[in-house]
Amino acid sequence: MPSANRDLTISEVRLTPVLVADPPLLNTQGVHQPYTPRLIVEVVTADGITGVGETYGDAKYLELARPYADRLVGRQVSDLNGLLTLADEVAVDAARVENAVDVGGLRGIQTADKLRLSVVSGFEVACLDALGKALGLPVHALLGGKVRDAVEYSAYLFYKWADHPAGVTSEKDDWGEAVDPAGIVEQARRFTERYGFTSFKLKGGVFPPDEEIAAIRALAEAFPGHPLRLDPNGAWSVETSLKVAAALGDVLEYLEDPALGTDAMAEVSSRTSVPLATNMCVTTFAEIKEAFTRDAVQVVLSDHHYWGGLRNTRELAAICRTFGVGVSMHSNTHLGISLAAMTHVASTVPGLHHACDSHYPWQPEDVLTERITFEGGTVKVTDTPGLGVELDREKLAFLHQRWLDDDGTMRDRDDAAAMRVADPEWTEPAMPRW
Ligand SMILES: O=C([O-])C(=O)C[C@H](O)[C@@H](O)C(=O)[O-]
Ligand SMILES: [Mg+2]
Repeated sequence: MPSANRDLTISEVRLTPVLVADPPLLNTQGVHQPYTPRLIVEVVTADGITGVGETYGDAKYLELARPYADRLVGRQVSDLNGLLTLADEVAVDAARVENAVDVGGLRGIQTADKLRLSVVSGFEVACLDALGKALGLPVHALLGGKVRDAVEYSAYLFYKWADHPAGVTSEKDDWGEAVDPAGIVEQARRFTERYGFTSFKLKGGVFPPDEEIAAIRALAEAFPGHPLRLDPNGAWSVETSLKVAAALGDVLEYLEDPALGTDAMAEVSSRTSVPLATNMCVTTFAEIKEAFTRDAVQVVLSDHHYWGGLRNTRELAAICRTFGVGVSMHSNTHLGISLAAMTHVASTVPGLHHACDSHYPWQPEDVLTERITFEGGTVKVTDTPGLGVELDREKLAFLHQRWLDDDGTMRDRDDAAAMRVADPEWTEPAMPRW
């Protein structure tokens, strides 16, 4: 029973890296590996309450998460602001951050601060889960309360192969191949049948722009009036971006990161009326001022993982609101713990005008006793204390064993390396690609 006399002291922190099956989804850097790393965080209080969180599981995050976890023992799960100050005390290996674009995750420049925030987010979610369970309150209540009962997600469409390259250990998925407009429309139909999604995002930057324009046109014809987005992860020049904007302006809800960086985005933005969204040029608080004052973006896709947690996500949303910039959500490969966290925070953000992205439908594996379901393209906001999810220890152990058994090739996400298995000549494309 929740009680005001609970001992909220953290007595133990458990970190469990896992490898999760991932289909051969294509993006401008390459293709997803058969397995992707995630880190499951468990924070246990002196009273035996366990809170769970999830974040990136690559080695550079594990290296920070381990010393960080050691320092958490003895602190209070309610000390959420302290999580951020504590992170500053954990040294980041300079070799891990080159101020270059984090190509694997396709989420902008990699900095020491962002690495730290990406680690903190998993712990913040675990602390909120534990605190909510102790107080008998859902996480959304700890964030000030939900302003909607369900959160809308979009169908995240990918060009994909039917299978990972021959000879590679992988799990078979049931989505089939999608490498042309007909394949993308078919994939979108299955997304609507299975989950009821009504808006669609296509991951672009894979084929020459004319082919991707044709795919969006085919979607517009198959799903008239439905919101559509195209995201080439900065693979186009300013001129190509403008050409695509002109060709698709009548059907696009927004263009996402057509060109790389604030300069290029500001120029595209000044020459088209198609709204621009980003999860690549505004990825830290420090990047906001320039991008907003130059009107480089009209929608920011937040992501609690690299913005430093659910409370920072709300701060970002407040800044966006102040500047009249829309807000929605970006997603990398994730499991149900993160989907629950995303849904709680999204339920508290006023004026969330765009459906959020989620990779969850691409992940048949999870560490929860019950998968989170989409109905009518939405996830219902739970009022169960904490996140409202339960860890399945057997599934967690199975996915952890896969991580232990791996020889190291899958423990770090590398889409270009995965592409080289099929095409040994492949190198990370120079940007802009078209
Ligand atoms: O820009 C985006 O929306 C992403 O980078 C989302 C994902 O990372 C996606 O591109 C992927 O995993 O291939
Ligand atoms: Mg994007």
